[in-house]
Amino acid sequence: MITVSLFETPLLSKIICHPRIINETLTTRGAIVAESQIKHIAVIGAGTMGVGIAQAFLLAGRTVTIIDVSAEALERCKTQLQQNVQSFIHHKLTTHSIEKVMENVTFLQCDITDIPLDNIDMYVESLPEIEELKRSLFSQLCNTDEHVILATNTSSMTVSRICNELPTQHRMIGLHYFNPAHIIPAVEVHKGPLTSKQTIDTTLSLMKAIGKQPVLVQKEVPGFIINRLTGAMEREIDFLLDEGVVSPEDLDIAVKASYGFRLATLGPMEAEDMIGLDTAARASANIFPTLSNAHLPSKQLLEKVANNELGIKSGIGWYDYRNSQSTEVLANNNEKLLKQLSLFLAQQPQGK
Ligand SMILES: NC(=O)c1ccc[n+]([C@@H]2O[C@H](COP(=O)([O-])OP(=O)(O)OC[C@H]3O[C@@H](n4cnc5c(N)ncnc54)[C@H](O)[C@@H]3O)[C@@H](O)[C@H]2O)c1
Repeated sequence: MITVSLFETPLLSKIICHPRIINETLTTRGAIVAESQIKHIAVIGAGTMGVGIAQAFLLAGRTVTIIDVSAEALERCKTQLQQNVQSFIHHKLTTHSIEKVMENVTFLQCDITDIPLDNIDMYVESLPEIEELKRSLFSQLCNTDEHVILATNTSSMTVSRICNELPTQHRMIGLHYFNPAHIIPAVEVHKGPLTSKQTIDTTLSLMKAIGKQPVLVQKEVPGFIINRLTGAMEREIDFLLDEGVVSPEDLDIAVKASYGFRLATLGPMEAEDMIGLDTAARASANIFPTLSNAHLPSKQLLEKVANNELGIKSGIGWYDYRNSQSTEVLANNNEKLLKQLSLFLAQQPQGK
């Protein structure tokens, strides 16, 4: 375990000896347990996704250890977590206080080779999308107790690609969150061929218990459901831009004011029922042969990446953000999404 100058800070004092880790989480030994017994979760990777993944568990009263190799990432995560919880309080999306939430979270600086293996009921891996890194972590986690669920937030890889030769495959599951993970309700739950029914059932119940909307992916497929849909749309967007059919700005307006506007209320299947399946079939037959089947991203996109025009994080992408702080832009986006979340939750049938 790495010990650094952070040691003297209040953050590190929590890192060293968190009483809850020691006293409360010697839960169960043996088989996968009920969701209510999953009390202590380790989120590995305190980056873009880790902070939002941790928040939902914390707001549901669970204890979380957030682990990262970078002290800077942990500090950023702590600040972001406080801001995100504050925004939930502001929108009346939680009754927890910031103090209560921060009491239940520990920030631990260590590399994946030093991950604590005891007193944790579930690990949610959110490391960079690098196969070797994820495989290496899950190899270490083979030494955890039999009741521990091992989850990955990979956005593209199947569970069997990450752990095909490990003896823990029955406890391995995919939990694909969406950015910003503290706001977007859905989580795709995907399994490998050897994931046990108990692991799947407990994970689905747990996601519901912490206020997420889990969707079970029935078969292994790279990118699962939503990244395949967005991938198909991205490919067509690339084509429309490269062909000069529409400008990036008008494309956003068209999507937000039509397809996107409808999607939050009516899913594609519900919309097709409204349109009429006969009409949808005729339109598809006309349009499908003309759609892009490109295997590479568009010229415009690749040029932008080569010029370091990466979007909000580099100050410029399809839009120019150089007159604003990236944190301001993201906070502004989150604010709009939180209003949408309040409406979305109000429309959910009771008990969902
Ligand atoms: N960013 C998204 O929009 C998004 C959406 C859904 C899923 N995902 C998936 O979530 C995962 C994480 O993505 P992200 O965008 O949060 O990445 P990120 O780069 O923001 O965060 C990854 C964190 O892992 C830490 N890390 C790297 N190597 C480590 C090591 N050896 N030991 C401990 N910590 C280490 C880094 O310091 C960093 O803080 C990826 O699998 C990604 O595909 C991302």
